[in-house]
Amino acid sequence: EEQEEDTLRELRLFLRNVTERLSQDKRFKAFTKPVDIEEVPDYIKVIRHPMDLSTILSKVDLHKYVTVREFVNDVDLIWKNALEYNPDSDPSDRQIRHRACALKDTTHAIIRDELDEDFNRICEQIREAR
Ligand SMILES: O=C(C1CCC1)N1C[C@@H]2C[C@H]3C[C@@H](O)[C@@H](O)[C@]2(C1)O3
Repeated sequence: EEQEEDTLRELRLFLRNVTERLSQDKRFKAFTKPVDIEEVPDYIKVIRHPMDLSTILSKVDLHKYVTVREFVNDVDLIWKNALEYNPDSDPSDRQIRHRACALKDTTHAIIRDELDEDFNRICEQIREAR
């Protein structure tokens, strides 16, 4: 009903704000766009579910998220893919993994600090009812 659409509109505003803050953070520049398959042809063979912050922002606008949990699952794909594809000891892989861990910790801290528990429960109940 209308109250549900009001809730989902507020969810989208929150998710856009979090996504934009992450995208503006210089540490996370490598996570802002899809990995270039021309530049890295074997990437899609290794990483079955690519994800990036621009794709997440598009999914917000396509109403793909009804809960913060679904959004966080996509952010988790970003950093888990980065850890998996860049496992080596060389400095460039280590820098990517450090930034991947920062993306994980920053996202979870924002959610912990800024997501209201009651609002989250209402979103989860909308998802269960659909
Ligand atoms: O995993 C990633 C991104 C970093 C976080 C997402 N890439 C795979 C390639 C390996 C490494 C060096 C470049 O070849 C560059 O193309 C990539 C992009 O970084």
